[in-house]
This record gives sequence, C-alpha cells and structure tokens, in this order.
Amino acid sequence: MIKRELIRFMKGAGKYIVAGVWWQWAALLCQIVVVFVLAIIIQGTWQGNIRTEQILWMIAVAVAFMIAKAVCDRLSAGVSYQASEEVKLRLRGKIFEKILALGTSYRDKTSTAELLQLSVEGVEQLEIYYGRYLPQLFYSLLAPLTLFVVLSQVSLKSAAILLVCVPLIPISIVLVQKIAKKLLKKYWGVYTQLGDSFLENLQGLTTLKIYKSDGYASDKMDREAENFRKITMRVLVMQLNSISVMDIVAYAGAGAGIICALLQFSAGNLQLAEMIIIVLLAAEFFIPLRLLGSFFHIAMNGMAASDKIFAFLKTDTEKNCGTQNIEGSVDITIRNLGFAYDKDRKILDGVSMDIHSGQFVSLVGLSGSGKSTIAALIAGKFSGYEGDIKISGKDLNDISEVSLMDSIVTVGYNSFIFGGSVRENLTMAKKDASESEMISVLQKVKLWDFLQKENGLDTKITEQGSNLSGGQRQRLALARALLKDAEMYIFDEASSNIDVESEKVIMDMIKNLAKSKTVLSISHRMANAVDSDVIYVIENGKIIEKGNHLSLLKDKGRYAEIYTKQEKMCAKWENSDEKKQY
Ligand SMILES: Nc1ncnc2c1ncn2[C@@H]1O[C@H](COP(=O)(O)OP(=O)(O)OP(=O)(O)O)[C@@H](O)[C@H]1O
Repeated sequence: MIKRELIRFMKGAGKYIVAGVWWQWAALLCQIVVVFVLAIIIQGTWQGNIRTEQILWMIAVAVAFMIAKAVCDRLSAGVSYQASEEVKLRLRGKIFEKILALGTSYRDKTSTAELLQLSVEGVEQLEIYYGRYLPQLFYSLLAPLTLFVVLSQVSLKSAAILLVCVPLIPISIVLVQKIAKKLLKKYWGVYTQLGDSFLENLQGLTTLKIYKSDGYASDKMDREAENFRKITMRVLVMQLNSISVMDIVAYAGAGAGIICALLQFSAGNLQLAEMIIIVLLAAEFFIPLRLLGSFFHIAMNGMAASDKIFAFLKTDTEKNCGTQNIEGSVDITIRNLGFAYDKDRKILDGVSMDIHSGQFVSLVGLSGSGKSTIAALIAGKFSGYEGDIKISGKDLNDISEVSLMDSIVTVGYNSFIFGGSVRENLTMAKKDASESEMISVLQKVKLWDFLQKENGLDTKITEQGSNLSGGQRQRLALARALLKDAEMYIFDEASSNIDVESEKVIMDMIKNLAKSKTVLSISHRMANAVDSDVIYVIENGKIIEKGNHLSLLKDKGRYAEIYTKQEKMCAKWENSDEKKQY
C-alpha cells in the first residue's frame, strides 16, 4: 500500500503530510464533541430535564466546534495541496535534470511522447498519492483507534464490533491491489503507445498523405484508441467493483455496530444519548478507510506511472561527467576507436583519425558505414566506446558537457529551425548578437538578399521552418552555427538533398571556415571532399584509406572507384534530356 521509492522521494513534503493528518484528526475530535453535545441535548429534551438557556448554550458550543471542524478540514486540504505541489515540483525538476544529463541522446532512452505524458500527466497523477492517499492512509489508522478509545467509554461491546470490522476494508484493498497493479501497468503501456503513435502520425502527416497512407495510419490509430478505451473500461470496472466491495463492508460494519447499540438500548443497558453517539459515530469508523479506498485507485494509477518515471530517472546517463574545459583551438585525435549500439553488432572498429585546426578534413563513405556515429562520439553524444578520443590533448570523458557544447557545433542535413522569427532563431546561438553580426552571417550564407525582400531579421518563420525552402532552411541553420563562433564544426551531410546553388554556398562556406577553425565535413559524395587537406574513407566501420584527393586517385583504391562512378553518373545526368528540360 506504500511504495518505498515514492516515500524516499518525499523529503520536504513529509512535514505537510504530518500536518495534513494532524488537521484531519483535529477535525475528527471536533466532530466527536459536536455529536456528544447533540446527544446530550436530545436526551435532555427527551427526558425534559434541560433548560432552554442550557440548550442554547450547548447549541452555541456545537456550532463553534462545527466551525472549528470546517477550518481544520480546510487547513488539511491546504497542506495536502502543498505536499503534492512540493513533490510534483521535485519530480518534474528531476525529470528535467535527467533530460539535460542525457542531452541530445534522451530520445535513445525514451520517446518524446512518453516523456511528455509521464512528466505532465504521470506526475499529475501522483498529486493524489501525496496530497490525498498518504495523509488519508495515516489518518485511517488513527481515526478508528481514536473512535474506539472514545466509544469504548460509551459501549465497549459496540466499539469492539466496529473495530473488528474495520480491517476488512484494507484487506479488500490489498486483494484488489494485486489485480490493479498488473492492469494499471498494462494501462500505462497502452496509453504511452497511443501517445507515441499520435505524435508520430501528426509529425509525419504530410508524408502519410503523399503516400496515401493516412487511411492506414488512421485505422491503426483507431485500433490503438479502441485498445485504450477497452483497458480504460477494465480499469474503471475494477475500480467500481472494488468500491462496491468496500461500501458493503463499510455499511455492514457500521450496521452491526448500530444494531448492537440498539439492542443494548432496548435491553436498558445504554442510555438514549449513548445510543445516539454510537449511531452517529459508527460510520466515522469506516468513512476514512472507505475514502482511502477511493484515493487508492487514483493513487495506484500514479504509482504505475511512477514505475515508468523512476525507470527513466534510473537510466544510465552514459555520458561524460568530466569537469575540464576545452581552451583555445580544437584538435581531435582518435585512436583505435570501437563502438557498438547493440552488443552483437560492431559499428566502428579500430578507427584512428586526426582533425587539426586550420585543416579541411573530410570523412567519406557509403551510407551506413559509420560516419555519423563518429561525429556523434566526437560531440559527446554517446559514451561506452573503446579506444581514445582526445580533444586538444584532454580525454573526451574528462571534458564537461557545457564546454563540449560550447566548442563543438554539429550541423546535420535537416537542422531544426524553430517557429518565430529569423532573429529568434539566430539569437539562440548568441544571445547578445548585434544586428550587424546577424546580417553579416546571413550575408555569408547568401540569405540576406532574400530576407531583405521579406521583413529582414523579423521575417516570420513558421514551425520547423516550413515556409522556407530546404536550401534556405539549411543556410539559416548554417548562419546560426556561424554566429555561435565555435572552435570546431562538424558538417554531417549539411549540403545533402538541397538545391545546387545552396549546396555550393554551403560547401564554399565550409571550405572557408576550415581556414580558421577545426572542420570535419562528412559526406557520401566524394566530390564534396575534393578540396580537403585530408580525406578519410570509411567502410563497414573501418578507415580503409587516407590521403588527399590526388593521392587517393593515384592509389586507385576505393575512393578512386567511388569518385569515378559518382562523376560518371553526374556527367550522365548533365547530358541527359531530363536535365535539359529541367
Ligand atoms: N541509434 C542507433 N541505434 C542502433 N543502430 C544505429 C543507430 N544509429 C545508427 N545505427 C547503425 O549504425 C550504422 C552506422 O550508422 P551511421 O549513421 O553512423 O552511418 P552513416 O555512414 O552516417 O550513414 P549515412 O551516410 O546514411 O548517414 C548503421 O548500420 C545504422 O543502422
């Protein structure tokens, strides 16, 4: 009924939970006083031995305690809210810290949709666990004992019957918990799966429409939504059944205590006031546990979500947590680098490379040969590699993530452009960038002429830069990277899949940048590497050739073979009728 992991997480919220229980208990004491006062008034009126002013005085006392009870209830609700707020804040903070610690690799551990669902709704569900369920659990232990102590002074027999029936409710809760745990685990699995599909289909809606697969995706989502509806109904049925069982136990228990009191009253062993006290307080024995049962079901949902949250928080950060900084220009030395995403498939094997500042270094190879993996390892995205990666003489693992991000910028083939303005997209690379600095980088990537005709730096950019062409998007991403003024740039297919003009602008920019910075240009097009000082050719995770364009052509190896093939294909295209029409 209590999850140790969640209790350990409580820390600062503990004081609020204790306060919540205390105020609930104080409210119960007020209620007991009210019931006693009312019972005395009824008995006095029945027997005619109480004066009107005494009745009025007692009613005033009862009202005062009723107000006090309402205040206590209000305070209890207030501190419960504070308890849950504290924990929600802590939990969301931890999730956020974990995402930051995982950095860009967080998507390898969990999907964006699942993370969103857990940190928003999953954490929200825990509000009931901390704010309601936990205080109610402790109060449910305290309330029947308090009532037993009070009612045993009135009728030991009735109080004992009531107390004996009370444990039946927690027993039913524990029995239900076994079924509920399995069911809720499944529920969260189905729920997050639905979230994943929804987000993926939404993001890929255009592609789905182009391939006329939106109907298929919609049917698949319908099936998943139907599964979710079914599992939700099963959860609700389970909760309703369990609440019905608890109601039966609560009413039967209270009824047994009341019948016992009535029998004692009719036998003359109890006075009218004593019988009324038992009748009015019998239900109070069960109400706290009955309420606990209701909270329990919602809390169970939170507990199931917490399993996923804690599993995420426990994932290996697998990243360097070094503290050293990269100072000055960046020189990369890679020796015998080996890496595998999955144990049984080696992606990189014995890779050695040198990338020096002021040199234009290219890494070329066919698709899937391991180029992007090398780039990701240099940028500190993954750890768990074999061999050495040294940055300006320092081991990559000893360098802090902040310093790494400051010094190395990766520009991929579809860099993310944010909705907003050109200015907003640029200032995220350099907060205090002046207008002239921004215009200068936009001129370098030949985007300024176009933007000037629009609204300059305030040109509106729609979500993911969808109102720009592929080439313009890539050039804006390049301008943003240039503004960052990092020491090393990795261009991973940065000029792929875009118009010839943009490709030329980007390649010229890269070559120019290589004169003053450390540049690694990754491409599967050998033509992009022709002007490089050093070209590394990778195949199946191994560097098979190294040299410059001319030396590699002379060697007549793999580079020469692929280069010649690609050139022939280009020439064929240049002379083709389609090109002429185009
Ligand atoms: N996150 C990942 N998890 C598992 N395997 C991966 C992951 N990323 C890449 N791989 C695998 O690693 C191999 C090398 O991929 P990588 O992206 O490094 O190749 P590449 O040379 O950059 O290819 P391309 O030119 O097509 O981008 C591929 O076989 C790929 O399937």
